[in-house]
Amino acid sequence: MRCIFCLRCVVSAFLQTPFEIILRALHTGPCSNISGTEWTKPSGFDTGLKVFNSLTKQKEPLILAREGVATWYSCGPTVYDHAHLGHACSYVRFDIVQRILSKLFGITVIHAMVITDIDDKIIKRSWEENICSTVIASMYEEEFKRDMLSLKVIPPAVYLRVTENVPQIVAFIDRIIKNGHAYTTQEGDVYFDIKSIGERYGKFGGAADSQPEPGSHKRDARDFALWKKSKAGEPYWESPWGRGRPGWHIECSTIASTVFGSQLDIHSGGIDLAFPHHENEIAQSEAYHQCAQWANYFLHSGHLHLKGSVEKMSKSLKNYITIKDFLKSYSANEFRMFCLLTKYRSAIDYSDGSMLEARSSLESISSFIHDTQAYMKGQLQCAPVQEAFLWERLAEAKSSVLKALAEDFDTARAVSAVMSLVHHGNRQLQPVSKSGEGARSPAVFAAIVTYIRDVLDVFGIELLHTRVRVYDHSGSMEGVVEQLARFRSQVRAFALARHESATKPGLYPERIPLLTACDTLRNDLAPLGVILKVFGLCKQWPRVRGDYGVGLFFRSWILGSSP
Ligand SMILES: Nc1ncnc2c1ncn2[C@@H]1O[C@H](COP(=O)(O)OP(=O)(O)OP(=O)(O)O)[C@@H](O)[C@H]1O
Ligand SMILES: [Zn+2]
Repeated sequence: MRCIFCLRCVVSAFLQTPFEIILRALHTGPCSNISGTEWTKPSGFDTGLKVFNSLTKQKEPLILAREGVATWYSCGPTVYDHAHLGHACSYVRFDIVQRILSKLFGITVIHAMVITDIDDKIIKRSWEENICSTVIASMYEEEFKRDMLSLKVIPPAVYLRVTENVPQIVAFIDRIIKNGHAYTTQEGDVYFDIKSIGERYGKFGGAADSQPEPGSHKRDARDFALWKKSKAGEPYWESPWGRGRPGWHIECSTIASTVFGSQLDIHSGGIDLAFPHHENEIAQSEAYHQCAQWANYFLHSGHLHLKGSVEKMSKSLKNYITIKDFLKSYSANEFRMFCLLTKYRSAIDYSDGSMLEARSSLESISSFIHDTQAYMKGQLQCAPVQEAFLWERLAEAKSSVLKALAEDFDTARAVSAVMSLVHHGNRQLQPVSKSGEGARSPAVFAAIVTYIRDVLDVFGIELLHTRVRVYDHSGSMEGVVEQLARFRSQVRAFALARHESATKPGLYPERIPLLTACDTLRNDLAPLGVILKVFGLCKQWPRVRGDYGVGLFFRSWILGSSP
C-alpha cells in the first residue's frame, strides 16, 4: 500500500493513472517504511519467546499487540471427506503450541477457525454422491469436530462457516475493489489485481508476473478469484456482480478480520497453505485494511507422510488413514506423543514403527510413575538413593524444558529432557529383595512425578486415569498374576480342608506346610505391589480388580482371594 507522504510512494503514484492516484490517495494508511516483502517487528508486549516466522524464515521474538493475549486465526478443513491423520497432525501440533502458550506462559490464546463449507471439491462431491452440498459439508464438519475432540484438541473460541459469512465477504470484496486492488469482469467474476500491490506480493515466494492464458479475463496470470460467477447447478449467492460464490482465499481474510479487526498476532496452517493461500490472504487483507502488515506471525506445520511416500497424506490423493480408524489401534495420548517427538515445523513420517516408538516413550514414563508410587507407598524396597543428585536433575530438567519450549516450542527437546529425568529416577530406584530400615527419599520422587505430570498436562497428555497396555504385545502380566493367585487359592483350600475324624477333628497336619507356603507367597508378593485380599463374600475364583499399573514388578494389583 502506498501513502501520500513519502517520496517513494508519491513518485510511484505518478506512474499510475490519474484515477488510481486519486483513489489511492483517498484510501491511504500509515506508511510503514516497508518496501516489498520486508517484515516489521511489531510493537507491543514482548513475551520473551521466540517463534519461527514464515514471513522472515527465521526465529523472531514473539511480540503481542495486547499484553497476555494472542489473537490466533487458523485455516480449517474443507469439509468434503473424512478427517485424516494429516489434519490430526497439524491441529494436534498447534493445539500443543497453544497449550504451551496458555498453560506454561500464561498467554490467553483467542483462537478462531474457519470451516470451508463451500468449495469446488464440495460441489464435485455432492454431484458424485447426488447429495446436496450443504449436507455433505455439515456431515464432514461434524465428523471433523468429533475427531478433534477425540484427539483432545481444545476447540477454538469460535468456528465460523463460510456460508454463514457471505454478506461480510461481499462487503469485503467491494471495499477491495474501491481501494483499487480488484477488478470485475464482464462474466461476473472478481479478481484481485496483483500488479496493484507491486513488489508487496511474494512474501512466501510465488511466480513472477506473466501473461494470462488466452481466453482468460485476468489481467495477470497471478490474479486470483475473489468472487466466482456460479455455473449452472452450483450453489450461489446474490452480489453486486451477479450470482456467484466466494473464491477460496477471501473467506479467511474476511472472517479473520470480522473477528480480530485489522490486526492479527498469529496465523497458522499446514505448510502447503503458505503459497498461494496465505500469500493471497495477506494481499487481500492488507488491500482491505490499507495496512502494511496484517498478520505479524505465520506459523506453518510440517506435513505428515506415510512412511516412504513423498506425497503428503491428503483427501484428494486418497492416501489417507482416517482418525477414527487410527483410534482403533492407538490412543489420543499416543498420537500426541508421536507429534511431540518432532518439532511442529518438521515433516513427519507415519508408520506403525513410529507409533510404537511413541507408545514406548509413554510407557516408560507411566512405568516410572507407577514404580515411584510403589516406592513412596513403601511397597517397593530400594537401596538408599542419592537425593541431592535427583533434586539437581529435577532442576536441570525444569530449566531445559522451559528453554526448549520458549525457543519455538521445541517439544522434541523438552520430551528428551523429561526422558532423561525418568532415566536418572529409574537408576536410583534399585529394588532390594529384603525390606530394610535404610533411609528412604519419597519427597524427591514425589516432586519428580508431580513435575512430569505437570509437563504432560501442558502437552494435553493425562496419564492419571489411563490404563496402559504394556503387556498387550508380549503376553498378559495380569493373566499371569491371576493364574498364580488362583493356584494359591486352590492349594490353600486343599490345606484348609478338615478331616471328618470324630476323635481328631481339624486340619491335616501334613498339609500345614502348604498353608505356610501360601502365607509366604502372599507376604512376598506384597512389596511387589500385588496385594491378595478377600472381597466380601465373593465365592468365585479370584478376579483381578483395581488399577492395573505398569512396570514389570511393582503395581497395585488387588486380587480377590482368600488371604
Ligand atoms: N498430510 C498433512 N500433513 C499436515 N497437515 C496437513 C496434511 N493434510 C492437510 N493438512 C492441513 O490440514 C488443514 C486442512 O487441510 P485440507 O482440508 O485442505 O486437507 P487436505 O487433505 O490437504 O485436502 P485436499 O487434498 O483437498 O487439499 C490445512 O492446514 C492443511 O495444511
Ligand atoms: Zn485460510
